[in-house]
Amino acid sequence: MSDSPPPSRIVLPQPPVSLLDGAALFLDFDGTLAPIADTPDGVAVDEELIGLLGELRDRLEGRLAIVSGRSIATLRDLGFAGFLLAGTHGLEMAQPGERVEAPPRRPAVDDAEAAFHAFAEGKPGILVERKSISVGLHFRGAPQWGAKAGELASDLAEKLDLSVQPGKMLFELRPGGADKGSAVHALMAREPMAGGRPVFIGDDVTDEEGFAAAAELGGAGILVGPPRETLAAFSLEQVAAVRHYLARGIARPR
Ligand SMILES: O=P(O)(O)OC[C@H]1O[C@H](O[C@H]2O[C@H](CO)[C@@H](O)[C@H](O)[C@H]2O)[C@H](O)[C@@H](O)[C@@H]1O
Repeated sequence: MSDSPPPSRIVLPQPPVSLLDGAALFLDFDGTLAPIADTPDGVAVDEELIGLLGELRDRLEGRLAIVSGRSIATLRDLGFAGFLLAGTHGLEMAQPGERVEAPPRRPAVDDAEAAFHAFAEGKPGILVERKSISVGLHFRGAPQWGAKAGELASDLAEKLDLSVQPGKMLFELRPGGADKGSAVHALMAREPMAGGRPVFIGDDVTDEEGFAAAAELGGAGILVGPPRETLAAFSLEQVAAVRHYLARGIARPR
């Protein structure tokens, strides 16, 4: 039997700021640290956020990681080069300044990308996102194509032996074998995260495995956004509330 609590749809309490004391903090990016934008490229990271996370990481003796569906190359370009990173939903990992541990890009991902481009042809608003070892099909700009995009992703996944990763107005095709939960388990077994109490903050379905892993290891998940079925124990209503919460963690007397 799993140690995880059953999924909850009730309105969750706000996390106490004391949860951050001694935490090993896992932070999702899109929808958690930055508001959702119309396109993947429409997101920027401000200096204030980098400063806030740097201060918190120092206070937590290094126990802070960004765990994102974005590739590590993209996270570094966005400004997170100085942080411990898990990218592509747990398939990639890197310590600051070190090489990325990741499986190679599979030819099947290129085949999926070609099929996504063929689908996007003549459909304004449909966007193909080429990523390091995966590929995304975004329909935020043309939601009427969402169902067809999902069917295409499922068909291609079966044909090409890839996994479908649903997201917010997005279907991604990627190799299986890892998720944000496995990333939490792997990182908790190593320095600098080892020894902390895992706290995972995220907004998306892909963050649920992270919430489950944090709970299994004696910590907790924090859902960002409105109530939904979740394994998180706490919630914060939006990105601004996440930043405020993290800032309170830094301001807390030691
Ligand atoms: O795990 P995350 O850090 O939350 O990353 C998940 C995906 O985020 C990005 O897509 C989402 O955000 C975009 C920008 O706000 C938005 O336009 C899109 O609709 C969302 O699905 C990113 O582009 C993906 O690669 C990530 O997997």
